Amino acid sequence: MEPSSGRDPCGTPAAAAVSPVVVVHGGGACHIAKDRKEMVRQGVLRAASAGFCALKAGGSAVDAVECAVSVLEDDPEFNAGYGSVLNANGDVEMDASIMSGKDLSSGAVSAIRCIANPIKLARLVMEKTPHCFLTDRGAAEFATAMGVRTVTREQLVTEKNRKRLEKEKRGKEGKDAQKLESQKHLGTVGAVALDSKGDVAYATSTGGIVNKMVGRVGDTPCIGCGGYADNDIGAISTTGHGESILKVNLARLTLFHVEQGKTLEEAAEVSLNYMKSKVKGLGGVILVNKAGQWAVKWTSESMPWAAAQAGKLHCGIDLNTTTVTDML
Ligand SMILES: NC(=O)C[C@H](N)C(=O)O
Repeated sequence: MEPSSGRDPCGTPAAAAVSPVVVVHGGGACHIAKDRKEMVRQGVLRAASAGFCALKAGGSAVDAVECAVSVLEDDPEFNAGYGSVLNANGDVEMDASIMSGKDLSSGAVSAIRCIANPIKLARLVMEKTPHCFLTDRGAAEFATAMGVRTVTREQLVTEKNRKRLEKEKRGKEGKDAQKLESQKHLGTVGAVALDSKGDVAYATSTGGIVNKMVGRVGDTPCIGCGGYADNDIGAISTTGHGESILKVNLARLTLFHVEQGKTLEEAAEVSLNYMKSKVKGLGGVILVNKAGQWAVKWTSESMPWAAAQAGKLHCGIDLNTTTVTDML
């Protein structure tokens, strides 16, 4: 019963009581090879479960999204943290952002190197500085001052991503150039959550796009593009072609449609279609609101996602592949 445009269901609790929920995505992507599918599926399920455990342990929505995204950053299957794709120089440069819907406090970092969990640094920017966004050297100095765990460059540069970069560089001149263009936007990760107090939050983290220029900043760390959270409307995390997402402010645009009375799913559909028709950009979104409703939607070929709510784990990758299992 899934419509053709790439969506999956909304959880709609009958009672007015808050039903805490965590929804995660593992990035809008082109076709995911069969041998990777199960690992990707397990990855998003693990992240949604970890985020939900954080809520059950009394954590806030911010704790839950940070926890879920950290799990995905640690998983080399996804383009964030340890699985980050490489820039044109063969280095990893990462972007991340986080936001609390309670008071709109936000933290973001870009062009981050040698840190395994950029989302933790983004949270520190939110909570320990008077600013919203630190980049490059300043962000690195702040990380050191905060005692954030660093890793070597080699630990983040995986063989798989080295090959991916080589292929991309070769393909640029070849006939596969167009196909490879759509394959660049892999696996960014994100989470949205609602906690028992009725607060919402989002977190998004990425290695960006393969063969990007050194210093390229995408949508992910930009509040309103890579995500947004406002208790009065909801929380959203986005994925897809960063330049397109930036041009249409995809996260805030989607929430604007919610403010105007659309359901989460309608709003997601309208804004993703707008991005597609206006700038030919593909992507995906996950959303949650304070009523505990949630939605996932994408215009890319696939988008691994999982949601944890009321003892159930929902999960999907492609259209018509949703599974629902009991949470252990
Ligand atoms: N896969 C992605 O979502 C890529 C990310 N939005 C970027 O362009 O940096």
